[in-house]
Amino acid sequence: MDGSPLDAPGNEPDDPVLTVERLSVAYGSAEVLDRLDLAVERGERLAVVGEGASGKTTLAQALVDGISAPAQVSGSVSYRPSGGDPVSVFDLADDERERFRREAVTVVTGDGDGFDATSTLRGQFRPVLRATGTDEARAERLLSALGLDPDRVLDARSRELNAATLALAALARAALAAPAVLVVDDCRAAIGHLARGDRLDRFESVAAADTDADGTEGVAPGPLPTIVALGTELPALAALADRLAVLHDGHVVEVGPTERLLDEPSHPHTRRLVEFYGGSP
Ligand SMILES: Nc1ncnc2c1ncn2[C@@H]1O[C@H](COP(=O)(O)OP(=O)(O)OP(=O)(O)O)[C@@H](O)[C@H]1O
Repeated sequence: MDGSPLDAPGNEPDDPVLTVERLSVAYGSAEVLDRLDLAVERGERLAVVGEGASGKTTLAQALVDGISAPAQVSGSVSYRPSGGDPVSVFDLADDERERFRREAVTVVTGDGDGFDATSTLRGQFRPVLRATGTDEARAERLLSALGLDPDRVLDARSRELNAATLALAALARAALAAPAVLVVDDCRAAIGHLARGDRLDRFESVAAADTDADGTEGVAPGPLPTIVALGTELPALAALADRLAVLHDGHVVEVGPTERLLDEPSHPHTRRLVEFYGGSP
């Protein structure tokens, strides 16, 4: 694999919330990420598009120091809270990591494993409501904003819901803690659903809205969450992203505003990808 340029064109945000520098990950002899650089602008919607097995999940896990398998990891991931000092994600102490994953950068995956099969989702939302000091009405507003029927979803067990609904419910549950960054990995069905109409706008504004003691919404709206969505399906990802990053051969080969990247892809792999999906929508 070739090394990637430190500053891929279009990868110079003004106010990065996450900065990945020279991230390399290998599982044994299999090198998956190779000196990958990526900066995520605060408040943006960034989609990382890559083929199967290109390392998207590995990257998502690295953003929260969550690579659990034996792997050789080098490079850095830095998180910068609004108005605060940067945090080196790989240096988080054990007792800081859980909170970081709940309140700073949260990964939601599409495989439904975030919910167990034995109890209703309402029961599985409760510990998060308690931990975050939020009420069920906020969970209902988040689910509604995502186009779901809150009672139907909360009263169901995971096996009674399809993959898209489960992934969206996981997204709503993750948003209860108002993390600065929501990383949505491999949620193909949910991404298609989110990309339609204004669902993502509505979800983001509810996620950012604060509530006062009697549950009135919108008293002190916080910043919109940053969204990083990783997947294979260019059209749906492009429909919701401000910027696209193309993951190939272990690193980001091209990154830039969605429209520019679709209209004038500069890397051969991006050109192939855009042509495969029939060009700019
Ligand atoms: N725990 C592990 N041990 C060994 N190899 C792994 C492990 N996790 C991932 N890999 C390998 O690393 C490569 C990248 O996997 P990863 O899941 O990060 O890619 P991906 O782009 O998310 O794939 P997909 O789109 O198919 O979900 C694959 O070849 C995979 O087999």
